[in-house]
Amino acid sequence: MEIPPGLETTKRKVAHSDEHGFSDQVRVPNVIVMVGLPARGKTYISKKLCRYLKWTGFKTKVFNVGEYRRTDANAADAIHGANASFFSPDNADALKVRAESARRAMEDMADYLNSGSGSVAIFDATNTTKDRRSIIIDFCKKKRLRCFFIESVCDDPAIIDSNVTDVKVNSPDYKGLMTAEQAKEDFMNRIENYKRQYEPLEESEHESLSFIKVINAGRSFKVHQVRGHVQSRVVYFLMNIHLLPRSIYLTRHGQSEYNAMGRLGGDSPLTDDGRKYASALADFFEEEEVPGLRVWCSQKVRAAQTAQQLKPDFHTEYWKALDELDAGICEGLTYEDITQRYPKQADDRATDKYHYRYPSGESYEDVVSRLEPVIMELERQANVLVVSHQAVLRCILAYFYDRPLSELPYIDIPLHSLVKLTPRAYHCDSTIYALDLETGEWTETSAQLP
Ligand SMILES: O=c1[nH]cnc2c1c(-c1ccc(Cl)cc1)cn2-c1ccccc1
Repeated sequence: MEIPPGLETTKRKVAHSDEHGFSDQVRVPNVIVMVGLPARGKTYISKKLCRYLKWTGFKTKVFNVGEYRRTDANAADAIHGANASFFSPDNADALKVRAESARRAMEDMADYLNSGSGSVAIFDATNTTKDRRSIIIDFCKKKRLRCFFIESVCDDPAIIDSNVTDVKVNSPDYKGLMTAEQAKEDFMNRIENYKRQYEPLEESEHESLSFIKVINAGRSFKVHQVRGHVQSRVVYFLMNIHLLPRSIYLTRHGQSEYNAMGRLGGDSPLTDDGRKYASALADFFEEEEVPGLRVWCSQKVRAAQTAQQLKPDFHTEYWKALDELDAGICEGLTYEDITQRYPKQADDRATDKYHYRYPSGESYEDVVSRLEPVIMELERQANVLVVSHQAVLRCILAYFYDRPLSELPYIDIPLHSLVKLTPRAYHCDSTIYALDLETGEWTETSAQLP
């Protein structure tokens, strides 16, 4: 059966325009340049920003100069690559190795952007001198790349200490070479070496400087000459993230009548088994005692019936953005119906499940777009339980797990299971609680997903 005209799936190229209305039909590649002393969260920002930009559809890659240096230093002299004296401004040999590592990283970054495979590169290094930054600005001008600086300024000892403890002590620079205490002391000496030559970003240092200064992990900001779509998204993201420890719980609704019949979508109520799950979920959160837990639920009956079993009156919000992917003309059908009635649709979907859009319905890419405000609000919040649907949770998990978008539609989320995510510095701890409906027992499996 042919699809009625105008209902075929289409892929439109949308031109973005910057704040002055200049539409950059041909998107100018962006370089995001980190600035800051060691232990100011530059790699934390780089990785988190890279994950967010990739999830929203920008091909993004981090170029970490430390990783380049470690390969060069291994060639030169492994010991030098590790300890504080390597970073002394008086160590001429080391300065050469460090400058060479930065140059190779910059060349690779330009290749990545100019080869068309990438649209954003994040240059993760200290870049603490005006000289170093003017080299980068000139390099970007020569390569026709837009340049945006993110400087992390932090003088809060508690935040710096948590950084050194969480990530520096386990750094490859120290692995197996010294104890945690020695590593911490050495790292504090490395910071002193950098302080001797640190020149904070200044508006006057270059006429076309665009930057954001993040002060004390986002307690305050200074923003200067933001240009274009990507830079404004970056500023917006940095103003919404925080370091406070918390957990995000994700669950699908309990089994619905349509689930039991193998039918797609719809708005059917829970089955008895679905109600059993909802009641077990309520018991779980009575025992778990999560401080200040907020519940976000879709506006589908099966999800609302699941959330409404939660005993104490949690603060529950209903988001349309959390509704299941709309299967359009396939709503209410079984997969067998679809292969029989719309064989071409079934093939198209199997070929590219992320971009495939149901006629009169949505694609996974459409669901990611409507979930962006949910992700941003999740970044702002503390403990949240999300009661939603398979396709939606695949999109949310792909964000926290940093999964490629092509793999997103295949992330496994069984019914009657609860995922607990605890974001860490560079990864996400996750625990999956699966309910056995017969025994009422939860079985717990933990994983540290990249
Ligand atoms: O400003 C810092 N100074 C020292 N450390 C820091 C930060 C930030 C941070 C920076 C900017 C923003 Cl918008 C949010 C957090 C994160 N971290 C961090 C802490 C522990 C482990 C890994 C990273």
